[in-house]
Amino acid sequence: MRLTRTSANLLVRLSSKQLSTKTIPKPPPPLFKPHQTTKSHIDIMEAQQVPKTCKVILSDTIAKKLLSEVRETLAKIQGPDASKPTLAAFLATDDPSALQYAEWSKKTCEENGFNFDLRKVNKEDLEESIIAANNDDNVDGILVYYPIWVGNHSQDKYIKETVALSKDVEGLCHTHLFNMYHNVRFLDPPANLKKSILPCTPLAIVKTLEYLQIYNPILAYGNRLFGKTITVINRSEVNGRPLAALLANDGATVYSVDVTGVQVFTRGEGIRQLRHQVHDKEGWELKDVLPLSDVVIGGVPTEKFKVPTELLRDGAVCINFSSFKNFDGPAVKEKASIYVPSIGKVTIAVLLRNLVRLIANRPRPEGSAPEDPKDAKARSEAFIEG
Ligand SMILES: NC(=O)C1=CN([C@@H]2O[C@H](COP(=O)(O)OP(=O)(O)OC[C@H]3O[C@@H](n4cnc5c(N)ncnc54)[C@H](O)[C@@H]3O)[C@@H](O)[C@H]2O)C=CC1
Ligand SMILES: Nc1nc(=O)c2c([nH]1)NC[C@@H]1CN(c3ccc(C(=O)N[C@@H](CCC(=O)O)C(=O)O)cc3)C=[N+]21
Repeated sequence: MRLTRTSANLLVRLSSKQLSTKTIPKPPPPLFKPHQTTKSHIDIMEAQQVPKTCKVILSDTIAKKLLSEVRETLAKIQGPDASKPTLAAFLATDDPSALQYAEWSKKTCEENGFNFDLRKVNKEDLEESIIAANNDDNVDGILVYYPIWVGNHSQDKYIKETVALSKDVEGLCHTHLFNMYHNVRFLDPPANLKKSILPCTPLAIVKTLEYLQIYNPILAYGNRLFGKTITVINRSEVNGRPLAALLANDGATVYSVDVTGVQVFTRGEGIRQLRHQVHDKEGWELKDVLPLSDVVIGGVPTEKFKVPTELLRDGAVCINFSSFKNFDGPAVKEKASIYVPSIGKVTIAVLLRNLVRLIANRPRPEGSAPEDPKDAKARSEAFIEG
C-alpha cells in the first residue's frame, strides 16, 4: 500500500504519541463503554433522570426504635432481679380483628420481656374479671378489646371506667381522656412526676411524626407542630378525634374530616391558647383541605375509599392507619415526599411503652423509704418527651 503524505505524517504523529505514553500514567478505564446499552445501564440512566424521591417508611423501622427505648427504660426503672411485667388482655367477643391484634401483641410482648395474658371471658363475667385484675398485684396493665356491646356505647363506656386508672394501659379512663383533651400532661400537678397515659393509636401517629421529624425539636416541647397543617380523615372517639386534639394541642392546624363534614382543631393565631378549640367548617369537604395539608392521615375503614392523589400537595407526607389502604400506593409514591402505608407495629410498641409508664408512675411499695425527689424526677425523665 502506497502512503500519501498526510497518512505518513499521521503515522509519525501516532508513533511519537505511543512512545510518550510510557512516561504518562494511563487514564482510568471508563465505567462502561458508550456503545454498551444493556437494560441495567438504561435503568440506571433513567433512574438518574427521574429519581424516586418518595421515601416509604415501614412501621417496623419506627417500632424497633421505640421497642429498644422501652427495654432500656424498663431496665432503668426496675431492679436487675425484678419479674417480667404482665399485661392482662380481655377478649369478650369473637371479633377476628381483635383476636389477630391480640396475637400480634402477644408476640411483641414476649419478644421484649413482657408477659401477655390473654383472658377470654363472657360479656356477663367481664366486669368481675376486670375488678379481680385491678386488685391483683401480679397484673401491671389491663387492656379490654372494644367494641363489646356493639351499638351500646354507654355499656362499653362503663367497662372503660371499671379499669383502674393505675392499670389503664390504653388511656381510655375518663381522667386520662380529660387530661388529653385539656392538654394536661401530668397526673400529679404541681410535682409533675407522673405522666398521663395517651391512647395507643393516636400516640403511635404522634411517635411516627416525631420519627419523620415533622415535630420540630428547635421549638419548645408542646409547640413542635406550630406552622404545620394536618388532615385526619376519621373522627371516631377512639382514633380520629383524640388524634386531632393531640396534634392541635402540639400546635398544628388540624382539619378533621368524617362523613358529616370538616372541623378545624387549633390553638388559634400564634397558638396563644393553652388547648385546642374546635370549629365547624360549613360547606368544606376533603377536596378543600387536601391541597392545604403538609400531612394527610387516613383512617377510613373501607376498601373503596381512596384519598384523591391529584389533590395532595406536592411533597405531602401521607400516613395510613386504617386496616384498608386509604392511599393508592403507586400513585402516592409519585406525589408524596414520605409515605407510611401502615402503623400497626408502632401501636403495639406504644402499648408496651404505656405499660412501662404505668410501672414508673406507681407509688413505691409500702414500708420502703420515701424516694429522693431527685431520683423521682430522674425516673420520670427516663422517658423521652411525649
Ligand atoms: N393500626 C392501628 O393501630 C389501628 C387501626 N385501626 C383501624 O383503623 C380504622 C378505623 O377504625 P375506627 O376509628 O375504630 O373506625 P370507626 O368506624 O369507628 O370510624 C370511622 C371514621 O371514619 C369516617 N369515615 C368513614 N368513611 C369516610 C369517608 N368516606 N370520608 C371521610 N370519613 C369517613 C367516619 O365518619 C368515622 O369518623 C379501621 O380500619 C381499624 O381497623 C383501629 C385501631 C388501631
Ligand atoms: N381496646 C382496643 N384497642 C385496640 O387497639 C383495638 C381494639 N380494642 N379492638 C380491635 C381493634 C383492631 N385493632 C387493630 C390494630 C392493629 C391493626 C394492624 O396492625 N393492622 C396492620 C395491617 C393489617 C394487615 O396487614 O392486614 C398494620 O397497620 O400494620 C389492625 C387492627 C386494634 N383494635
